[in-house]
Amino acid sequence: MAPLLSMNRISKRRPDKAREWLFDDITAAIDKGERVALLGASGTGKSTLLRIAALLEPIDDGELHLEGIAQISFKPEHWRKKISYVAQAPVMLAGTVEQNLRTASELHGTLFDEPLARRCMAEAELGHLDWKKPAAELSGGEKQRTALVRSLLLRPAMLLLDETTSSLDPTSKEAVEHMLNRWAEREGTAMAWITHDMEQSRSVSDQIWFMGDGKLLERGDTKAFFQGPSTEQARRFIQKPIEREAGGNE
Ligand SMILES: Nc1ncnc2c1ncn2[C@@H]1O[C@H](COP(=O)(O)OP(=O)(O)OP(=O)(O)O)[C@@H](O)[C@H]1O
Repeated sequence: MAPLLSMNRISKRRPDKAREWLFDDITAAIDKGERVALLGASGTGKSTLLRIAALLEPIDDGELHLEGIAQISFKPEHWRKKISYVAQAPVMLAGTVEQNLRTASELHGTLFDEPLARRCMAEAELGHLDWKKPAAELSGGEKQRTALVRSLLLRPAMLLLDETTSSLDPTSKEAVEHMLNRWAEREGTAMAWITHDMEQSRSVSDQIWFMGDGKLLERGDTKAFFQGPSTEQARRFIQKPIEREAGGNE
């Protein structure tokens, strides 16, 4: 059976210096239900790669396939119902929390599953939130979790999570990790997380993808990666949390 998402020899030029490659020749695939943590230093192109996978940025070379079907055969909105990108800076739609949560069912033309929405909000530690509140008035962390629940309600086959817990306190962060692990188990949703938090990457992934030097340098089992990465770049990366944090993340 074809993988859920395949990336075949994907290359992208730097948005700021078009003559240089940000990365090139990236080939990787993710199967239904697989959980990947995407690691790499700041500026290596992790967000760009996930945005490409959600058709939010064009590629300069290579091909994407969804369940074996070439990307060119899809309308972007159909692709994005299957592969949903949750941005680091949450985008709230105009209106109330409830209107934001209802977006998925309105897009699909299906009934709003309110019990599921309430359960997800409670699991994300947002059970107390007044759904009549304008979404613009939520805190950064509340927006991040509401945007995440809104994406879950789309029931995508794959979620692309771009530093999804970066504005959260440790308790909420753990709640979101548990919620997403349970969701992946229950729904068979594939997930790719960008994170700068090594503990998080261990607890939310079965596989690590490590980017550096314009390449996908490593791709393999999470435990094996942390026990002994095969490249010097990855070895240095996991040994230097202080420098990584100084890069301005989490
Ligand atoms: N719209 C843009 N205009 C100009 N440069 C951009 C744009 N988007 C990305 N870049 C540049 O491309 C490079 C890769 O950015 P990207 O956000 O994909 O990296 P990243 O690995 O996700 O970084 P971080 O870990 O800091 O979030 C960076 O040097 C960034 O400045």
